[in-house]
Amino acid sequence: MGVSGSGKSTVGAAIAQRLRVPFADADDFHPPENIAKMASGRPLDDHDRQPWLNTLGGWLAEHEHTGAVLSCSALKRSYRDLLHRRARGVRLLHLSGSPEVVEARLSARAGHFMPPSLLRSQFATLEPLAPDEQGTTIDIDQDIDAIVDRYLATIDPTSNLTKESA
Ligand SMILES: Nc1ncnc2c1ncn2[C@@H]1O[C@H](COP(=O)(O)OP(=O)(O)O)[C@@H](O)[C@H]1O
Ligand SMILES: O=C(O)[C@H](O)[C@@H](O)[C@H](O)[C@H](O)COP(=O)(O)O
Repeated sequence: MGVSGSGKSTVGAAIAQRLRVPFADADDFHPPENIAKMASGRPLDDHDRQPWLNTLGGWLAEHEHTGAVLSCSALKRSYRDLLHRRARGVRLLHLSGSPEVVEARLSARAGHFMPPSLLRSQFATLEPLAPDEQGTTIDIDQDIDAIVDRYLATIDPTSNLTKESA
C-alpha cells in the first residue's frame, strides 16, 4: 500500500519474485472509467474504488492457498478492511515517504496514466497503518533491494532470504 509513486509496483514485483509467488498490480484492475478519471486529473472517490476493491479482494482470496503479492494503493483503513474481509491472511506493507521524495520519483516516471498533480489528494486521503492492523511500514528513501530485504526479514526473520541467496 501507499500513495501513487511510492514504489508499490516496483517493490511488490521484487518481493513476489523473491518469494516465488504470483504478483498483481491493482492498476491493471481499474475499469476504464477510473483510468480516464485519474488521467484527466480527477481523484477517485469511495464510489469509484468500491467495485475495484471488491475485485481485488476476490483476487487475493483466490490466491490464499499459494500466497501472492498485490500492489494496491489501499489508502484508507476502510479499503484495507474490505480486502481483509475477503482474504483473512492479508499482511500489509506501507511504503511510506515524504511528498518531496515521492514527487521526485513521479516526475521522473514516464508513460503512466497517473498525473503527478494528483499526489496532493493521495496524501490527503492516505490513512497510515493503525496499531491494530497487521502490517509493516518501511521508509522508501532507500534502495529497492534494501526495502525488500527489510520486509522479508519482518515476515520470516529466520529465513536469511537475502538477495544473494534468493
Ligand atoms: N526505492 C526506490 N528508489 C528509487 N526509485 C524507486 C524506488 N522505488 C520505486 N522507484 C521508482 O519510482 C517510480 C515510482 O515507482 P512505482 O513502483 O511505479 O510506484 P507506484 O506503483 O507506487 O506508483 C518508478 O519510476 C520506480 O522505478
Ligand atoms: O486509489 C487510487 O486513487 C488509485 O488506485 C491510486 O492510488 C493509484 O495510485 C493509481 O492507480 C495510480 O497508480 P500508481 O499507484 O501505480 O501510480
